[in-house]
Parts: sequence; structure tokens; C-alpha cells
Amino acid sequence: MTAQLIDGLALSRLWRTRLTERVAALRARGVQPGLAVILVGDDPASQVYVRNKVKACHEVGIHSVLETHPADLSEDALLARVRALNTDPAIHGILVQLPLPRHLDAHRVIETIAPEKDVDGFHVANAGALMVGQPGFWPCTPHGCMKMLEHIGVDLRGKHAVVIGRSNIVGKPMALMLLQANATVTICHSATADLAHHTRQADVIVAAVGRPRMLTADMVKPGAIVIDVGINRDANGKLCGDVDFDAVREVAGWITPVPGGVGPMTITMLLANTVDAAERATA
Ligand SMILES: Nc1nc(=O)c2c([nH]1)NC[C@@H]1CN(c3ccc(C(=O)N[C@@H](CCC(=O)O)C(=O)O)cc3)C=[N+]21
Repeated sequence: MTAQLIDGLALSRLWRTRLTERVAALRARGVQPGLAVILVGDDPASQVYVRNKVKACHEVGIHSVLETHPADLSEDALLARVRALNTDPAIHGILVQLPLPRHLDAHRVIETIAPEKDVDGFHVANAGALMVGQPGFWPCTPHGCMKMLEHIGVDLRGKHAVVIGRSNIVGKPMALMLLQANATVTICHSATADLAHHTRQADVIVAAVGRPRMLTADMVKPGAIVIDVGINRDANGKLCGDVDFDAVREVAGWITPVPGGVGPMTITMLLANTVDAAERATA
């Protein structure tokens, strides 16, 4: 039996159609949602990502402002830009593209963003809100993964979910979201002894490691749901996830592809957070 595909592009199209309608409703009462994207430096991968985000905004009618700064921008200058956007009424969401050049303290920059404009959901106030189940912005990548799980109609209550990776932007918030959906959650990471022992018990596996094709077929229980957060280049320069897709799809029940899986859903959740922010700011 071959796994069914969870198509992040198709689900994104569905979501973006609905978001376009919400943007139209906002515009009908004189509000255009606005997203500011700040890019520091000239990392080519970041430039591609940022351009894709701006393009996606345009697609649903969100006004976007792309600010690019030289790699040697001072932290004070960057913080001043963030503070100016915090009080700019045309801007409802602020995203500072990561990673930042080494001389800039990403924590300090993120904590300077007004939490109600932090559409990445990285500010401690939003991380704390997720932790205690209060309303706030959820980080886009794990949020997109949850929407994919919802879409296939799986009831997570009592299911065993294994998250591989413990980053603040994916692994940790992913585990909290799965917990909130009543799954039993295990977080595995680089110091986990016998990773396969854990993954083989899992009804749901979320791989967010950043190592090409590290989740192999022997690590997956037949019928499991496999969500691949990885965006890697393999030795041949080919885009691939953290999951050995060709082999795992023969074992899993459901699987997300790379590309066309979690990536597009991440951008879609960014659009959703920006529309939410505009609705909340003007309610
Ligand atoms: N402040 C901040 N917020 C972010 O959300 C953020 C960030 N910084 N820094 C970088 C990562 C990476 N990220 C991706 C989003 C979409 C795709 C995506 O759509 N990927 C396509 C393929 C794109 C390709 O061809 O490379 C896909 O999976 O189908 C990938 C990566 C957001 N990030």
C-alpha cells in the first residue's frame, strides 16, 4: 500500500481563496492588510524566500513592503526601523527574515516587534500565549502542519505523536500544538538515545531536523502519518526533506512531499496571521 499524499500546494490554494475573500471584506471597509518584511544582508536563499512571501501577499491582496538593508546595518538602526513599523497604521504584520547576520541579536530584534504585529509568532509573548493556551500568533510552520493534519480529518486525541527537533520556531511549538489537540507527545532531538525506538511507536511523526532523508522506512510504523518539515539540498543539489520520501511512502498511511508540502503552508499561515492581525487591529 502506498501512502496518500497531503498536498500542501492544493491546501494552500484553498486557504488563499478564503483569505482573498477576507481581505476583500476588510478593503470594503477601508482597511488593507499590510505586511512589512525586513531582510538584512544578501543571502541568496533568504532573498528567494522573501520574494515568495511578497508574491503570496500580492496574490491575496495584502499590501506588502519589502525593506532590504545592507549586511552591516547596525542593531540600533534595525531596532529603530522595527519601532517605526510598530507604530505605522498601514502595517499590521512585521517579519524580520532569519537568520540575521551574526552581529545582530535576533532575540533583541524579535522582542522589539509589537506582539500584536508579530505574525511569525516568535515573540516571547506569543510563545507564552501558545504555552498557556491563550490567543496569540502561532508560528507559521507548525501551524501549517496542524492545518494539514486537520485537513485529512485525523482525530489526534490519544494518538502518539513524535516530533523530531526542538527548535523554538518548529519543534517546541509543534509539540505544544499537538498536545493541545490531545495527542500524547514525545520530543526527540540530537541527544535522544535510539530515535527509531520512538518513531516506530508513532501514529504521527513530524520531522524537523534539517538532515536530508534522515527518517528512513524502517523507522516508521505501517500506516503512520509523516509530516516532513525539512528543506534541504542533497549531495546532488536536489531539494529534499528530512524524510526518505520514496521508501517511507511505501510504509506510511499519509505523507507530505518536499517541495509542495509544509513550505507552501508556512507561507499561507503567514498570510492568515497577517489578515488576523488586520482584523484584530480594526475590529
Ligand atoms: N522570520 C522568518 N520567518 C520564516 O517563516 C522563515 C524565516 N524567517 N527564515 C527562513 C525560513 C524558511 N521558510 C520557508 C518558507 C516556505 C518555503 C517554501 O515554500 N518552500 C517550497 C520550495 C521552495 C524552494 O524551491 O526552495 C516548498 O517547500 O514547496 C520554504 C522555506 C520560512 N522561514
